[in-house]
Amino acid sequence: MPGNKYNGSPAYVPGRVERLLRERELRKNSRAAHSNDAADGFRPFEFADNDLCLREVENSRNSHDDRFLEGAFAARQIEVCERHDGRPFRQRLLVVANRLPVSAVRRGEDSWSLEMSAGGLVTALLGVKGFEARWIGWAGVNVPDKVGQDALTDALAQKKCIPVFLDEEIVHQYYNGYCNNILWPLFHYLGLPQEDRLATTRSFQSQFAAYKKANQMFADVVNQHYEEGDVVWCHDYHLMFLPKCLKEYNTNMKVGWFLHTPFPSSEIHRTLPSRSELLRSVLAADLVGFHTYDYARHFVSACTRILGLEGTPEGVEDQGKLTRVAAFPIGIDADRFIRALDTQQVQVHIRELKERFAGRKVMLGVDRLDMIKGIPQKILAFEKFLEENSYWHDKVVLLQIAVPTRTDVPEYQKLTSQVHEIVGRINGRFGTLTAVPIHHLDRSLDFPKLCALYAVTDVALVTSLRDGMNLVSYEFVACQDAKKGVLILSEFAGAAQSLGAGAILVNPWNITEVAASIAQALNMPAEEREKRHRHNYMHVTTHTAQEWAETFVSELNDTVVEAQLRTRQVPPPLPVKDAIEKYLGSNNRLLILGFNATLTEPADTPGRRGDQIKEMDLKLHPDVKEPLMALCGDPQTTLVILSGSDRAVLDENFGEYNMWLAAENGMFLRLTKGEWMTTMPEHLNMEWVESVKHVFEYFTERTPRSHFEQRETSLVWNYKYADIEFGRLQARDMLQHLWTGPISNASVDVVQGSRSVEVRAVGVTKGAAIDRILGEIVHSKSMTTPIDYVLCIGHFLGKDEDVYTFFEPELPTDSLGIIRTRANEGLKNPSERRSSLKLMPNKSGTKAAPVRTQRPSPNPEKRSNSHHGNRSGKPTPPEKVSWNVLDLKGDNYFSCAVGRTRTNARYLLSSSDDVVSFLKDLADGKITG
Ligand SMILES: O=P(O)(O)OC[C@H]1O[C@H](O[C@H]2O[C@H](CO)[C@@H](O)[C@H](O)[C@H]2O)[C@H](O)[C@@H](O)[C@@H]1O
Ligand SMILES: O=c1ccn([C@@H]2O[C@H](COP(=O)(O)OP(=O)(O)O)[C@@H](O)[C@H]2O)c(=O)[nH]1
Repeated sequence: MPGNKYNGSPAYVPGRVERLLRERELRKNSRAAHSNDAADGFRPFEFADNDLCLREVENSRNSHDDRFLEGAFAARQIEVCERHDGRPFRQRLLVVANRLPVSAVRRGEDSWSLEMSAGGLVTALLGVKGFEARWIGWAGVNVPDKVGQDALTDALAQKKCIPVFLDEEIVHQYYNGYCNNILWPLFHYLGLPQEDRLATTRSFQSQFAAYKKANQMFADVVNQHYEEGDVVWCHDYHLMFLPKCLKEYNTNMKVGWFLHTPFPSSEIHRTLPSRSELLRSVLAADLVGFHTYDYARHFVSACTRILGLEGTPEGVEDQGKLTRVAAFPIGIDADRFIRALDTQQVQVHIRELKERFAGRKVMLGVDRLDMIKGIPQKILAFEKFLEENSYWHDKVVLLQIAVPTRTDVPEYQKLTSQVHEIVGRINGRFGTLTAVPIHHLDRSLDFPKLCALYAVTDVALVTSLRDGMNLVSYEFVACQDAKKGVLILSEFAGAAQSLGAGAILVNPWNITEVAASIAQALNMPAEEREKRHRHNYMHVTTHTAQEWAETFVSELNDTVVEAQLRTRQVPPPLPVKDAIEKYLGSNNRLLILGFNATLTEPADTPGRRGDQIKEMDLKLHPDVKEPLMALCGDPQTTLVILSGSDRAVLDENFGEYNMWLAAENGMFLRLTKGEWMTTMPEHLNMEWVESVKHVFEYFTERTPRSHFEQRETSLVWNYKYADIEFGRLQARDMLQHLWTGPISNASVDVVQGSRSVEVRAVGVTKGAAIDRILGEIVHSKSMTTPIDYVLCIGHFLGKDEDVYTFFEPELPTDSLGIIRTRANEGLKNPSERRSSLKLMPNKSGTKAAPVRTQRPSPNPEKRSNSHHGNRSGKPTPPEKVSWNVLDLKGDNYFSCAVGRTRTNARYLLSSSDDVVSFLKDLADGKITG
């Protein structure tokens, strides 16, 4: 028997939130135990700037081991079991980022010195302790020779870093080009640069090719170092291609991807030429993380709008595979800053700064010299403040630290000159012989100097035009517990979501507003400063980098557990070999095939707003003609196309074959050699049609690119080509209106598809119709032996999946919610219906379904309205089939859903291509696999 729901109910498994809460508790307890150890003079993790904090002091009592031993936490259980020797082990974390935490400087042929890299990503990850971590990345330097590469590899190994060697050309096209000239500005809402088609190095295509190549090089290195059970955490926009490359190596690798920049609105992402490929590659990861809910929302929306995938509160779903998407706001290692303030080195700097700027309020900006940081706008706002507040001219100074970055990219070079020009002008305008209002430094500061600066600052000015998070604002707050200075913070920095309540939030583009905020900050009463600071300080000291990393890794582990649980609920793929063998060994076979998405040409991008005109005109898959012809030419095989489409569509596509066509979900039937007849249940109430049509017309008019189809027994409103979010809202609105109005008392079923709303007369389902269809076939073929093989393949709506269960030889209990219904039993209660279908043993002792088939009683009203009739043109008297029509010998039944994983079918095929290839083998009697 197949391994889906027919196998009984699984043991209790805690839900995701329950598991994550337990994990969080374990972490808290573990941390408490560590802080007790520290109080006893025992420090479980050592931090030293020169050690980059990647090394953890070995500790036999390390509670991380205990976590792995914690039996209740499913992810850990799996980890432990994965080890061949059964011993517990500490999970390794492979951090993969473009930049290593150190940049290498060559001192000789085989000697290197390592310097700390700048930037928020490095700072944040250095704040993470307690993992058995390895950092894989580029050392920021070209090393063409083997001697140099070996020496650098050794030097980096001391710091638990592993280099990826990128040559100059790749760095130019991948890092300067695709990453920093295309993705970076786009993700920060600065748009795409003009493509320079004359210079090959500046074409999107060549830069994207280099980007993919570089990502593959990162993947190669990860793969060399990967050990079973490791967690691989990919970082940032440089490595959007990496999750896909890694999963290609090993589908079992646990892969997380985190974006440190904003993810822009899907309207912005849409402009990127490689938009779909990048999204798909990221979706290969198990968990995708962003700093804020907004970025996560934008990403999901890009996947729905651009790729046509399903966005759920959990993430993005593609053919049953879920990529979890969530927000994980980063933090800093606040303690490191707080501790530093007490060091002698920092205290000396603080004294110097206080002396140097005595009598003046200090305003501070610390940014990489990047256009996203809004440095020109900040300085212009400061100028406006000086213009409007002459009192402050000699009483305030703005210290702007502008750390040089990406200096090979022309846009960054232009920015440097622009900033110098503005600073020079303002200093010329407001400076005196002894003092200037702006101190601008084009360089980075070491950690003690930076801490001292943060500590003496009265007002920090963070005016990023867009910023993933902005850790400078966090660091400033951490160093301000004595002074309680004011933070002016751009509302476009991710940090505005967390520090928004304590900071003065500004729109950095509004120079007047920023100037006014400077005045407000400088004049703020101590009590208000204190209150605001408390709020921010609490946040910064509790939402740390450590917390961030632990949460991410814990969710990544859990996502994999969740995926395994989900996979168990997904039916297995169609056992092609078995299905063909059983087909060949049978004498009277019935094949029921759907049409749309089962036998049609695959759409370019399924689910996406594609070429509406082309797609709406359903066309048979070009390769299916031959096998179909062969199958329906076999006298031992009966082929039925069972579709929601109307008669004309089936006529057009299948007219030339010798088969049965069942249109409108089986309400109309014909042998291709004969005429259409109706199989509709008698007294089908269709009085609701006009009022529902009125509603459908209304919504079609108001929902661009939606359309509706009127069929004999149903009305379908389809919004597949409309804006997906708007379509969903409209559908909700429509349903609400229908339920309370036109169909409140009507005898109809409403069937919600993923992008459609269908209203049908009660009893119109494929499962209900198949009973009558079968009766007609048995009668027409004058069958004398039972059908001993049924294959039913389709991409059917949930409601129509009753056709799969109709043939189940051993139906489970009613708890499944699916009942083998017969439309003409519509008025009976479920228990009666079930009992009327009790399975009876046949001669061979196996079970067979007695189709007490009543030949279709044509609906006279319908027949007079149509040109079609049944073969005799007369109503056929009801007639019972007295022998067992079906004898499936238990297992000669294959129900198979196409491209759906939540299904009642026993098996799956993923696309119409797979269906076609299977039908080819079936027709050829070719047993493969
Ligand atoms: O490595 P570079 O090209 O020199 O750039 C430095 C880093 O800049 C970006 O930092 C971001 O990460 C921070 C931490 O999450 C966040 O606070 C900030 O808003 C971002 O801009 C970039 O994302 C990193 O990859 C770079 O290393
Ligand atoms: O001279 C400097 C100035 C800044 N930084 C660090 O650079 C990081 C900047 O991170 P942020 O998130 O603010 O922005 P990013 O530069 O990553 O975009 C902060 O941790 C700063 O401490 C530094 O190492 N040296």
